Amino acid sequence: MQHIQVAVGVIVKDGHVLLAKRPEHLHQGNKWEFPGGKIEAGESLEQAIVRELSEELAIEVSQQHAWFSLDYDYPEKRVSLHMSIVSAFTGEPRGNEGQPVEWVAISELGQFTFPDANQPIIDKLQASDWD
Ligand SMILES: Nc1nc2c([nH]c(=O)n2[C@H]2C[C@H](O)[C@@H](COP(=O)(O)OP(=O)(O)OP(=O)(O)O)O2)c(=O)[nH]1
Ligand SMILES: [Mg+2]
Repeated sequence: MQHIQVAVGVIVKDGHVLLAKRPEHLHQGNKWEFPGGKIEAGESLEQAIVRELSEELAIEVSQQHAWFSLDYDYPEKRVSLHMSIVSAFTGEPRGNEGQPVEWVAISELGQFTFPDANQPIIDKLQASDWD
Protein backbone atom coordinates (compact mmCIF):
# COMPACT_ATOMS: atom_id res chain seq x y z
CA MET A 1 0.00 0.00 0.00
CA GLN A 2 1.08 3.58 -0.64
CA HIS A 3 2.55 5.21 2.48
CA ILE A 4 3.11 8.97 2.61
CA GLN A 5 4.71 11.28 5.17
CA VAL A 6 2.69 14.45 5.68
CA ALA A 7 3.68 17.73 7.34
CA VAL A 8 0.64 19.21 9.15
CA GLY A 9 0.74 22.84 10.30
CA VAL A 10 -1.32 23.63 13.40
CA ILE A 11 -1.33 27.43 13.45
CA VAL A 12 -2.42 28.58 16.91
CA LYS A 13 -3.31 32.17 17.71
CA ASP A 14 -5.47 33.58 20.53
CA GLY A 15 -7.23 30.27 21.18
CA HIS A 16 -8.00 29.77 17.48
CA VAL A 17 -6.51 27.54 14.77
CA LEU A 18 -6.43 28.08 11.03
CA LEU A 19 -8.36 25.56 8.93
CA ALA A 20 -8.46 25.18 5.16
CA LYS A 21 -11.01 23.32 3.09
CA ARG A 22 -9.64 20.50 0.93
CA PRO A 23 -10.70 20.72 -2.71
CA GLU A 24 -13.42 18.25 -3.63
CA HIS A 25 -11.35 16.28 -6.17
CA LEU A 26 -8.58 15.39 -3.69
CA HIS A 27 -8.32 12.44 -1.30
CA GLN A 28 -10.59 13.26 1.71
CA GLY A 29 -11.98 16.13 -0.37
CA ASN A 30 -14.42 18.78 0.93
CA LYS A 31 -13.29 18.23 4.51
CA TRP A 32 -11.53 20.81 6.67
CA GLU A 33 -7.82 20.23 7.22
CA PHE A 34 -4.79 21.74 8.81
CA PRO A 35 -2.69 23.21 6.02
CA GLY A 36 0.24 21.08 4.90
CA GLY A 37 1.20 18.33 2.52
CA LYS A 38 3.66 15.65 1.60
CA ILE A 39 7.19 15.88 2.94
CA GLU A 40 9.55 15.75 -0.05
CA ALA A 41 12.67 13.60 -0.23
CA GLY A 42 15.52 15.15 1.74
CA GLU A 43 13.27 17.62 3.52
CA SER A 44 12.87 17.95 7.30
CA LEU A 45 9.44 18.43 8.89
CA GLU A 46 10.30 22.06 9.61
CA GLN A 47 11.33 22.69 6.00
CA ALA A 48 8.18 21.03 4.67
CA ILE A 49 6.00 23.19 6.94
CA VAL A 50 7.71 26.37 5.74
CA ARG A 51 7.32 25.35 2.07
CA GLU A 52 3.74 24.08 2.27
CA LEU A 53 2.42 27.07 4.24
CA SER A 54 4.13 29.43 1.83
CA GLU A 55 2.56 27.59 -1.15
CA GLU A 56 -0.91 27.15 0.33
CA LEU A 57 -1.36 30.27 2.51
CA ALA A 58 1.31 32.74 1.35
CA ILE A 59 2.70 33.16 4.86
CA GLU A 60 6.26 32.91 6.12
CA VAL A 61 6.55 30.69 9.20
CA SER A 62 9.03 32.10 11.73
CA GLN A 63 8.40 29.93 14.80
CA GLN A 64 7.32 26.30 15.00
CA HIS A 65 7.97 23.16 17.01
CA ALA A 66 7.26 19.50 16.35
CA TRP A 67 4.25 18.37 18.42
CA PHE A 68 3.39 14.68 17.81
CA SER A 69 2.88 12.18 14.98
CA LEU A 70 0.26 9.58 14.17
CA ASP A 71 -0.25 6.83 11.60
CA TYR A 72 -3.60 6.12 9.99
CA ASP A 73 -4.71 3.57 7.40
CA TYR A 74 -7.22 4.81 4.88
CA PRO A 75 -8.61 2.07 2.62
CA GLU A 76 -6.41 3.33 -0.24
CA LYS A 77 -3.27 4.48 1.56
CA ARG A 78 -1.39 4.76 4.83
CA VAL A 79 -0.53 8.25 6.07
CA SER A 80 1.93 9.33 8.74
CA LEU A 81 0.87 12.79 9.91
CA HIS A 82 3.58 14.87 11.60
CA MET A 83 2.10 17.83 13.44
CA SER A 84 4.01 21.05 14.00
CA ILE A 85 2.68 23.89 16.16
CA VAL A 86 3.19 27.17 14.33
CA SER A 87 3.31 30.02 16.84
CA ALA A 88 4.60 32.89 14.70
CA PHE A 89 4.47 33.86 11.03
CA THR A 90 4.46 36.92 8.84
CA GLY A 91 1.86 37.78 6.24
CA GLU A 92 -1.92 37.41 6.22
CA PRO A 93 -3.02 33.81 5.51
CA ARG A 94 -5.18 33.43 2.40
CA GLY A 95 -6.20 30.46 0.32
CA ASN A 96 -3.45 30.75 -2.26
CA GLU A 97 -4.91 27.86 -4.26
CA GLY A 98 -8.50 29.15 -4.08
CA GLN A 99 -9.39 27.12 -0.98
CA PRO A 100 -11.52 28.67 1.81
CA VAL A 101 -9.57 29.32 5.03
CA GLU A 102 -11.01 30.13 8.43
CA TRP A 103 -9.83 30.90 11.97
CA VAL A 104 -11.83 28.63 14.27
CA ALA A 105 -12.00 28.68 18.07
CA ILE A 106 -10.47 25.49 19.47
CA SER A 107 -13.63 24.98 21.55
CA GLU A 108 -15.69 24.93 18.31
CA LEU A 109 -13.69 22.39 16.32
CA GLY A 110 -16.44 19.84 16.95
CA GLN A 111 -18.63 21.65 14.38
CA PHE A 112 -16.28 20.83 11.49
CA THR A 113 -15.79 17.69 9.43
CA PHE A 114 -12.16 16.57 9.24
CA PRO A 115 -10.37 13.73 7.49
CA ASP A 116 -10.88 10.51 9.43
CA ALA A 117 -7.27 10.50 10.68
CA ASN A 118 -7.64 13.84 12.48
CA GLN A 119 -9.65 12.99 15.61
CA PRO A 120 -6.59 12.63 17.90
CA ILE A 121 -5.41 16.08 16.79
CA ILE A 122 -8.74 17.65 17.72
CA ASP A 123 -8.78 15.78 21.04
CA LYS A 124 -5.27 16.93 21.94
CA LEU A 125 -5.97 20.52 20.94
CA GLN A 126 -9.05 20.61 23.14
CA ALA A 127 -7.20 18.98 26.06
CA SER A 128 -4.36 21.52 26.05
CA ASP A 129 -4.12 25.00 27.48
CA TRP A 130 -3.08 27.53 24.82
CA ASP A 131 -2.68 30.77 26.78
N1 LIG B 1 -2.62 18.68 4.94
C1 LIG B 1 -3.32 17.77 5.60
N2 LIG B 1 -3.41 16.48 5.13
C2 LIG B 1 -4.15 15.62 5.84
C3 LIG B 1 -4.79 15.99 7.06
N3 LIG B 1 -5.44 14.89 7.54
C4 LIG B 1 -5.22 13.86 6.67
O1 LIG B 1 -5.66 12.73 6.77
N4 LIG B 1 -4.43 14.31 5.63
C5 LIG B 1 -4.05 13.45 4.52
C6 LIG B 1 -4.84 13.71 3.27
C7 LIG B 1 -3.87 13.35 2.16
O2 LIG B 1 -3.98 11.97 1.90
C8 LIG B 1 -2.51 13.64 2.78
C9 LIG B 1 -1.95 14.99 2.35
O3 LIG B 1 -1.52 14.82 1.09
P1 LIG B 1 -1.83 15.82 -0.12
O4 LIG B 1 -1.89 14.98 -1.32
O5 LIG B 1 -2.95 16.72 0.16
O6 LIG B 1 -0.47 16.62 -0.08
P2 LIG B 1 0.00 17.93 -0.81
O7 LIG B 1 -0.63 19.13 -0.16
O8 LIG B 1 1.50 17.82 -0.81
O9 LIG B 1 -0.60 17.85 -2.24
P3 LIG B 1 0.03 17.42 -3.62
O10 LIG B 1 1.50 17.40 -3.49
O11 LIG B 1 -0.57 16.09 -3.93
O12 LIG B 1 -0.50 18.52 -4.53
O13 LIG B 1 -2.69 13.66 4.20
C10 LIG B 1 -4.69 17.33 7.54
O14 LIG B 1 -5.24 17.76 8.55
N5 LIG B 1 -3.94 18.18 6.76
MG1 LIG C 1 -1.83 20.10 0.96
